[in-house]
Parts: sequence; structure tokens; C-alpha cells
Amino acid sequence: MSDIIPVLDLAPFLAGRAGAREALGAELRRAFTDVGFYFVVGHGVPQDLVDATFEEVRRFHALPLAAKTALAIDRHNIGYMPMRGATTRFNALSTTQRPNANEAIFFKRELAADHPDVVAGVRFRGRNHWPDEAALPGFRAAILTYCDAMEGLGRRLLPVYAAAMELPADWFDAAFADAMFTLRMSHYPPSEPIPDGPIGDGQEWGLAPHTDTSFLTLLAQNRIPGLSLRLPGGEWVDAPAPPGAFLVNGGNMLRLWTNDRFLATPHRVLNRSGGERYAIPFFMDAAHDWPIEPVPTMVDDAHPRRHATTTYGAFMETYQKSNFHHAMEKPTAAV
Ligand SMILES: O=C(O)CCC(=O)C(=O)O
Ligand SMILES: [Fe+2]
Repeated sequence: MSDIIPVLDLAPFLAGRAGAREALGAELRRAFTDVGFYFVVGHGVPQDLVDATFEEVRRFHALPLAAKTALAIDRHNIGYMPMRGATTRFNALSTTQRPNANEAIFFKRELAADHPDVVAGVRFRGRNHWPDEAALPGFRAAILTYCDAMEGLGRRLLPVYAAAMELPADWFDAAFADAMFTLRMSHYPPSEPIPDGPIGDGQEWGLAPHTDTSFLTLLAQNRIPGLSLRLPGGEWVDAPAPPGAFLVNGGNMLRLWTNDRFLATPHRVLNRSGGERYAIPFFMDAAHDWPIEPVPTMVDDAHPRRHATTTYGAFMETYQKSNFHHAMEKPTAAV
């Protein structure tokens, strides 16, 4: 399936086979030490659901622009971000100050109007912006179903992450009981040559090189290529897309939890397919106020603690200001 990216089969673990969690944990640890990406198969998510969600992202972006801009992205980072609405600035990898050539709509956990966090205006705990049911029948229900399936898969993976860190199986359960998550539904038009420089091999980036912020990113396999990732040796490789597998990686939050012992591998998108490309990454993190710090098994004399305790809310506030035009106070230098 892939020579470079390890493939983890969840089926024996989900069937309750003795020793399966520990065996997968060892594979996961190797994946995050050597590559920073892995495929998961035997995950229990029906392919029909993935196919249906790709169809929904295509339907959404085919709406008239006015219907999309009516759902404009807000301070919770929920809603529609227009084409070239973000510039990757947060990390030292970025060679560009040029905005990314994609548009996207972001959804988070569906919260009721009377949820205490909504009432209190807690940042990143806002309400989703849905298109009119008449304009896009069935869209909301389909997206909620996909988010449930992704949250379920993320949750099923947590005991394996605990095994990879030599922690008890339930170590992450409480932290992720009310997990933060974001479904990003992106549209990348065919890449355009740019007149004034060698960025992206003379093309405009669909998404410039970046690391994710997440603990866990679940990326449904794409029939349209365009994603590449940077191996620890510095070489960029195109991500293969085996059918039925999810491509999984971790971001800055996983580094925080693991005291920088697990990789957050850079990746980028350039849509040279000649057609439209869509993607539906699902990002998962601990609850909004959960204290996030290096787990005890990742700190020792040889690996002194490298991060102060933070929370999703505090971390993301800083990140958003640096990268998303709608959240910016002033342009920030790369850090
Ligand atoms: O479009 C893709 O395949 C990946 C997107 C991605 O890396 C992101 O949204 O963070
Ligand atoms: Fe990413």
C-alpha cells in the first residue's frame, strides 16, 4: 500500500484481541518517530459515508458566492473562509506570504443556543453556520453524521495513542470526553502559474507547507492527488491514497503532549490535476479548557520538559491571530 507510510490495522484491536492494543501502540510510536503520518485501515467507517461527504463538499462549494459569504467565518473559526482568506505564516517552513488558493467552510461540534459556553461567548465554542436547508437539502444531517463518525474513530484511536506513550488505556479518555474538533471542507481550484517567483514550483500553493495544530488529523482518502509531505530527511513525497484508508497525522498539540518526541510532519497541497479538488480533513483535540502538557512518560533526564501547560483555547487564540486574515490584529512574522 505504501513503502514509506506505515499502515495500522485497527480491526484486531476493535475485536478485542489480546495484545492488539500494545502491538498497535508500538507501530504508532514508530510511525510518529520515523514519518509523522500513518494510514489506518480496519477502522469501521463505511466508505459510503466518506463518498457522501465528498459529494456534500462539492455541492456546498457549487452554491452561489453570496450564499457562502452569508456564512462568513467568525471569531470561533466557524463558517466560510473565502478563496485566499488565509496565509500560512505560523511556522518557519513557510516560504510565502501569498494567500492559499483554497476556500473552505469550517464546522465544529454542534452546540445548542442555550449551551453555557455559547451563552458565555467562549471563544471556539460558537454555533455552526448552516446553509439554508432549501438550498442544500440534507447537507446539515450529512455533515453531522460525518462528524460523529470521525469523532468515534478518533476516540477509538485514543487507547492506541496511550499505548504508544506507555500509558494506561484510558489515559486520554477524560481529556477528550468533550473533545474540540473541526471539520474543514476545502475546495482547491486548479493551480495557477504565478508571474513573480518560484513559489510552489512556479504555481500558487493550494495550501502552503504547514504543520497542523491538532492532536489528531483524520484525512479521508482523496481521488484527486495534490497532497505531499516532507519526510524527516527533508524530501517531499506525494501522499499515496489507498482506497478505504484514512491518512492520519498529528500537529503542534501532539508535540506538546509528547514533549516534542512525536513528529508533526509538514505537508502542502498543489492541485495540478487540472480539475477541482476537494478535501475533508477532521482535526481533533482535547476539551477546550483541559490542561495540556507533556505526559509523564515522555519526560525524563534525557528529555527535559519543553512546554508549559496550556489549553486548546489559549493555544488557538495565538495561532488564529497569526494565520487567518479574519482573526488578525496585525500581520505577524513567522515563528
Ligand atoms: O487537502 C489535503 O489533502 C490536506 C489539507 C490539509 O493539510 C489541511 O487542511 O490542514
Ligand atoms: Fe494540514
